[in-house]
Amino acid sequence: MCDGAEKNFHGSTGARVVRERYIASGNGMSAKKRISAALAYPLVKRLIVENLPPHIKLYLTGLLCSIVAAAATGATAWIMSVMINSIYVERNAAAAWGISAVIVGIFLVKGIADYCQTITTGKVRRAIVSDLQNRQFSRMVRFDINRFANQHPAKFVSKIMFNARAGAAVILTLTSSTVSDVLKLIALASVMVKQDPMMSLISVAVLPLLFLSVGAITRKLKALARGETELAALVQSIGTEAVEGIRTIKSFQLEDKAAASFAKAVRKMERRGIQINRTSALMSPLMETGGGFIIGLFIIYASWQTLGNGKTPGEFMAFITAFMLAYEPAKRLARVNVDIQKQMVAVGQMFDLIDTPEQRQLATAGEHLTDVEGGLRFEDVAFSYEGNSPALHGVSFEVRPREKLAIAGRSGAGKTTIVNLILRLIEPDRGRILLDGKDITKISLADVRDNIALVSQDVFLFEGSIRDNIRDGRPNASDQEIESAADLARVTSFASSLENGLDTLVGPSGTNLSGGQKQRVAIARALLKNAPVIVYDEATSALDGENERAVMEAAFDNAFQRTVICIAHRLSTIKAADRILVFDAGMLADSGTHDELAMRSEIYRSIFHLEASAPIVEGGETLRQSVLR
Ligand SMILES: Nc1ncnc2c1ncn2[C@@H]1O[C@H](COP(=O)(O)OP(=O)(O)OP(=O)(O)O)[C@@H](O)[C@H]1O
Repeated sequence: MCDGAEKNFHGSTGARVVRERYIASGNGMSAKKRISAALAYPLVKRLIVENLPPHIKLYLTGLLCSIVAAAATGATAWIMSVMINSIYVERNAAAAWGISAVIVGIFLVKGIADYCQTITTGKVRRAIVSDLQNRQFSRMVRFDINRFANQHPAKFVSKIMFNARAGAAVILTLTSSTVSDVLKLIALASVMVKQDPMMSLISVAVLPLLFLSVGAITRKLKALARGETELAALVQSIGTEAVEGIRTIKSFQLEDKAAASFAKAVRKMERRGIQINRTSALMSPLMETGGGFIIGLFIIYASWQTLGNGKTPGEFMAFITAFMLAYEPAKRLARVNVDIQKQMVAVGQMFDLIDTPEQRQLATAGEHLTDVEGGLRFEDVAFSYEGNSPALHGVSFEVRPREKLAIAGRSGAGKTTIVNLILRLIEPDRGRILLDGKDITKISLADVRDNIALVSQDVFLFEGSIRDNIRDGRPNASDQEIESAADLARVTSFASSLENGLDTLVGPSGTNLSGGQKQRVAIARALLKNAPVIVYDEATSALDGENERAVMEAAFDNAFQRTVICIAHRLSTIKAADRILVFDAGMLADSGTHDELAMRSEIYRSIFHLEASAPIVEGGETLRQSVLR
């Protein structure tokens, strides 16, 4: 994705609009709608069906361990009746040895089964989290660029991480912890029913009352959880913003302001966390009271049965042990819905993200180009960013193949918008753009981008060496071709003084290089691409005069067989172009050579502070400009 274009999309409402349009089109449902739809059953089903099968072997191993652990739990309760009746009722001391050995065996089996189950579930969870993170990320980088509007990049990444963890939690809660708890309950219920069917029935009858009261808590939690992901993403984006802008923060002494806005977001998050915690904690008193009520009831009933109706103390003990052991899994099961609902909000957002149509789908559709000459034509092109007044009002111009064209204009005149349109990062509201006479909307997106190389003002470099970054322009280029591009872009002149030359690591986002050095690497990358059209969008703004002249002379040299479009604010950069287009407030105000424009265009003169009557020196600068330079 090109950074230069990206910068222009922050601050618009495009993403929301795209998303709303998408939802309106019926292709996707909003997170809110998804969640409320029948307890999100279709969403849960999709989550499991799409993500569990690749890890089915591991999952089934875990399930087997759960079955063993559940059987061992049931056996723990059952052995109580044998122990009490044999040792204490029948007073058979010798039985103690055998029973102790069995108890050790049961606990050993249960321990091993629990261990294996934890290990396998952990592996499945990690694998699903990674899958979901990768799926979301690989979709995100293919989004239409408008989808990034109004969003801090860190927010996207934070949401991706959060959503993936939530998705894995839902899958494993339902298919692993819940299944394991249900298995344990079945084993324990069998012991209870065997010892006392009547009392078992009473215990089960109380449970629905508990589930009903839990329902109210679930609804409240769902509402609270909705804002939690947003707040987490906000904290992340404020933090990242501060790190990115640390030099500005320090130079303006804004540390307190930055810390205060971070603290405010963290505080909000803390409050939301406390609310969620408090609501979710309400479960405990409800469950404890319910459990105590059943045990109290059972003690009265059991004493009556044991003392009057010939029940053995062993049966009483086994029942109460089974009941106590069943209490924890039952409590967890009662709150499954609560836990799931908290996560489903994030899962809904994750599917919204995954379902967003990717612009890449357009990549293969459309005509394919061969032997592109690099001629471009704008025919009455108009474009407005969402909710804003038009950035371009019906612009028409032509760039001949191999022409060296410069675009000048005041800030906000629409220059970068033209670049975004050429690269099809945005589509015109009206009019057409033709590449070699073909409407670019009819050409496959991949072919359009293959034939246009962009160097933007805000350079983006990947962590890696200078050579790796240049190679991104054409991955199959030879080392020699990389070195020639590096020479042309004046990379060699600084890389040769570095210990590792072109193999020097640039650091995260190129932080080990200066702004001008990064721009030179980006220019080399674009040159290596060998595209018939090369666009420089403020690409030399950070270069010193000497390097800039060298780079632009090479670009504007007629021997350089490419169409060059160069946007610049510096007169020294554009004056050597064959032709200069002057833009003003989204309209093409004039076009011509530097000398012609300096003579006749008021706007052109005002952009470069040229004096109307000043004599023009060689190369088209005023005498004053020439002296100042
Ligand atoms: N993402 C966006 N959302 C809304 N309006 C935008 C967006 N990007 C640009 N604009 C508006 O569109 C107009 C043209 O912007 P553009 O970036 O094309 O200007 P420019 O000539 O390249 O400016 P500069 O020289 O400062 O880079 C401006 O009025 C700007 O405010």
